[in-house]
Amino acid sequence: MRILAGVGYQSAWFNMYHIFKSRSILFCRDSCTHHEPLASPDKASAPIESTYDVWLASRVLPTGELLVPGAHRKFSLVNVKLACIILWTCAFNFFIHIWSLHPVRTTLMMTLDVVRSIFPAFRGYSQALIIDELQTLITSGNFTWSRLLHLVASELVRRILESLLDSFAASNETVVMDSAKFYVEYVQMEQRIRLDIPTLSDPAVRDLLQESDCFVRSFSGSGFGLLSPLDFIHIVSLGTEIFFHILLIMSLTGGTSHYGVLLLSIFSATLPLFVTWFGCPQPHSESLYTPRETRAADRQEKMRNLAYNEAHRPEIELFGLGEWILKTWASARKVVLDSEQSQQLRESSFLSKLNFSDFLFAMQSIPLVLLLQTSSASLGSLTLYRSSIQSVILAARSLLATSRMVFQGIFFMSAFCAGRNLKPQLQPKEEDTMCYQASRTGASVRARGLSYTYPGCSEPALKDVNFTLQPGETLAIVGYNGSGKSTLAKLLLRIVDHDQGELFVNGVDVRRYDPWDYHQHLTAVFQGFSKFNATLRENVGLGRVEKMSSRTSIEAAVHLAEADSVVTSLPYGLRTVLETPGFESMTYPGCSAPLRQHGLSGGEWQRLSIARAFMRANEPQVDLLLFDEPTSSLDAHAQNQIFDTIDRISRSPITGTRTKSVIFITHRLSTARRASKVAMMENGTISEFGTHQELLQKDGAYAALYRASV
Ligand SMILES: Nc1ncnc2c1ncn2[C@@H]1O[C@H](COP(=O)(O)OP(=O)(O)OP(=O)(O)O)[C@@H](O)[C@H]1O
Repeated sequence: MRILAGVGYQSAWFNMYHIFKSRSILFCRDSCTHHEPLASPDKASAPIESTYDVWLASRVLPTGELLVPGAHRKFSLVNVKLACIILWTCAFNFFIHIWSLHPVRTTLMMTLDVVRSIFPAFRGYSQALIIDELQTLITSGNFTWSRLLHLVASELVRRILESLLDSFAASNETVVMDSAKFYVEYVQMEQRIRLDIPTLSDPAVRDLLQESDCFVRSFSGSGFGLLSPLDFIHIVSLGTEIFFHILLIMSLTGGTSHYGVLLLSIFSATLPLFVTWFGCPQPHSESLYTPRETRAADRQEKMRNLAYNEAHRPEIELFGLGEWILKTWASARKVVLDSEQSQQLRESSFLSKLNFSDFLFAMQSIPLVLLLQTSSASLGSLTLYRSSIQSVILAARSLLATSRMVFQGIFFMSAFCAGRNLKPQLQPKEEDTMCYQASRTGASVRARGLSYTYPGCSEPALKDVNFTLQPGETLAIVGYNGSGKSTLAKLLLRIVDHDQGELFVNGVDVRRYDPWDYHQHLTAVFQGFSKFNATLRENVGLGRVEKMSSRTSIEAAVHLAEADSVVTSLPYGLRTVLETPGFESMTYPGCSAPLRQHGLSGGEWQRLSIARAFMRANEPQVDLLLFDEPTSSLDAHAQNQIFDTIDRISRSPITGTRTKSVIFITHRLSTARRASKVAMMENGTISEFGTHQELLQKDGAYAALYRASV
């Protein structure tokens, strides 16, 4: 391991590294365009090749534990080396990209930052000149007001020019920072939208995205106390400021006769830095985030949410959860407060409490006294010396703090850059991708030995599922609770990917379809469908965004779902904003809360979810309709109406022949009779498959369930 050997981590590192590598996270090496899985665990000599690898390495503690997302990296040699790799592999590209957003302004910003850092030294020099001039005027006995006024006026002009430059620099910086902020937020948002459920449910990906979020938030000044990532420029300007002050000090104390004075000055100026460095523990050390404290912080937040979220209020009252919430919150809060307290105690160590300032102040006076002995020392030069020493101390402190923050920011930046190379797991390789060819007679589905285990579970939710659906057929999936019906629906809809077996739709392995393309050819209602805190029109129109502005399309979908009465009963019709439980709609300052809010019953919401699916069900390219318990909240009459509509939609209006295949999951076995085929599910597999009559004659599990339900 080329770099690993360099960074010198122990075997624990290797263990963690391979645990992660063995996960089938689809990451792209930083330079490639397709996804390619990380090396398998047996490739023990795999070098750190990607930004992701470096990010991962920075999270692994020598004990083998992982830092919690957002925790600060220790300032160690290993991490410095990793930071250098990040700077080399991604930071440079990142800054080039930011620079290219506003090349002129960004160059100007950097130049002005450096130029402005010379000002303090220049200011001190100019003031020293005034003092010297004043001293000469007074001691020579030739005092004239005009000379003094001239000096003061020139100082005033200098200050005005400096302020003008400062305000121009600030407004220029705002433009640069705003565009950088927009860029990183956009990338982050795009990344979230692009990634699919299997990728997002991976714990490593979740941690990566969380640290990437920290990086993005730091652009708005809220990245856990981080300064903006562009503060690396600040480091340069602080360095320049220190350099010019030191130049001034050297000019005042230079020469062989003042050699000792110069050394003493440097020593007295740098001592406070060492005191700060060794005396105060670094803030945000990773010890703050022990697993116990993290769990407590998490529990504390959950309890707070329970207490504040209106959606939970009825059950909190009904089950008398108030006291339990308070007690759980209090115990978790105490753990968090204790941890903060011990952190503060560590920070207020003996050394940091020793008040060195007076001592250092006295030390800085020694070179001053020595300077006074020389004949060349003027009042101005002494004042300049004093202010320069103070400025060096302040700038060096600021440099230290900024460097620490930038150091942490580098690791968060690596998460951001690695996140950009994340590839959705369901996305096929470009060379394997097949275009979905919609069938005019409905989709055919063939499943062979399908198995699926949810991430983190030991037992498969689906095992060895086999069935075939011919074009235009209707399949009813029935079975006991937890038997895997919805999981099978998710597999068919390509929301998740099967672990074993094969799934062919229209004769093509579904893994070869681009999920986006595949989804264009089907429509569905989920068991836990979404209730959007939006207008009724939007709630329905989201089923086909292109037609959201078409009132006719929305009304047609609403009509198909038998939801016309829902619309007419609402005070603002389609424009009524639908209230969703527990959703606090965001209002910006100056805007009042939406007035057109209105709640709906469970059945009414369900009709809208069906209407949403119907927005695209009629489209000719859609050849598969999938409904997961679409009528569970509807009365028997409405249920029959909806199933009649589904049947109508799946046929050609002219010939009456079937043009779409339909799969529906139901607990109401009376509706299963309508289907061409019935799949009875038990313990994650299809135990019986056939027509309603065939299964009744078989007198097995389906027949028993049917008899129980009617
Ligand atoms: N997100 C998840 N993570 C882990 N396990 C899950 C998840 N969702 C479902 N399961 C488990 O998978 C199994 C199948 O669940 P599924 O939702 O497919 O059942 P179902 O037949 O649709 O049930 P129901 O009739 O109650 O809707 C269950 O044992 C369930 O606990």
